[in-house]
Amino acid sequence: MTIPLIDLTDALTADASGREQVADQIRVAAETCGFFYISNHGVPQALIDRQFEEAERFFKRPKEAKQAVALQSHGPMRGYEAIGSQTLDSAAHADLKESFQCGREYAADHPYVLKGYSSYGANVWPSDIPEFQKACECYFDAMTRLSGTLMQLLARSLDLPEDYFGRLNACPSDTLRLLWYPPHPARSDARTFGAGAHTDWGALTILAQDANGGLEVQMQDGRWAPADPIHGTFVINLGDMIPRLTHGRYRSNLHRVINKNAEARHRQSVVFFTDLDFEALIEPIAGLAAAQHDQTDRAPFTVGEHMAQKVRETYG
Ligand SMILES: O=C(O)CCC(=O)C(=O)O
Ligand SMILES: [Fe+2]
Repeated sequence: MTIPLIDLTDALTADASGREQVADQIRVAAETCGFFYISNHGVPQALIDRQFEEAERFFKRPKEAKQAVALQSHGPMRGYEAIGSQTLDSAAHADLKESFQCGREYAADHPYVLKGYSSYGANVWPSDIPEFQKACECYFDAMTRLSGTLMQLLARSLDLPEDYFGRLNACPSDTLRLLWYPPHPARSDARTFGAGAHTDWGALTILAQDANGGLEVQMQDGRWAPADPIHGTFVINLGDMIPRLTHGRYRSNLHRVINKNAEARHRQSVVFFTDLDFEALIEPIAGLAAAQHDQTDRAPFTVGEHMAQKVRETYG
């Protein structure tokens, strides 16, 4: 079993039967490995290239310039994080990655901002490179649209109305994360990772990666399979909300990153998380039959509760 590649052409241009066929492929991927590539997704390559160029320019800046927009320990999780800030796998060393996060702008008096929810608030931008902000905003808008399409197809794949997930996303917490991985150190052990093994916390992730490779996905048989870069595609994976919503039918798989680039280059990726509304209640969707081996049993919880727990676990 390898990670499937799904061509979105018929979902974007064809009639209902075209969308149905794409949704069928998503169902198979979601029930088996929880990961798939998408091609012909409608996002211009130039827009993706520009995002990568601007991110690289940002990460190559001096430490002080990056620290000037550092993520604060209180308030929304927006801004720059240095290497070692997060430990995605508690059994491993801290992650060898730098990151920059931004998201939808929420005003200071928005109820979710006042409640201190981690994904809601104002962005922090480096003031002297406006092109960086512009690229992130354009990319964020394109991802918001693509994510909307994918969530519709995901609903259709479960025989639900296409707008089903809208009811869980009245106040979106979408986050864009730019990642910059140093070369894998020569002196390392089996617990050294760019990003330690983890499942994503939300609903659906859209990942663009450079040509280096290094992302690995744990398949059903426990084997780690490389999610090698395929030019012009995104890697899509399902996060923790989905197994619970689908009674264990759809999977949220473990994955990890090791930058083993032979020429000791940095590895770059750009990740868009669709994490849903922090006050949405997550419980099995009424009328959906449980999977035979549903291991997701858990009292209903809100998106925000799950996120807060994950932030505590991985930031120590
Ligand atoms: O950089 C990658 O390829 C994966 C990053 C990732 O898994 C994450 O940020 O959740
Ligand atoms: Fe991830």
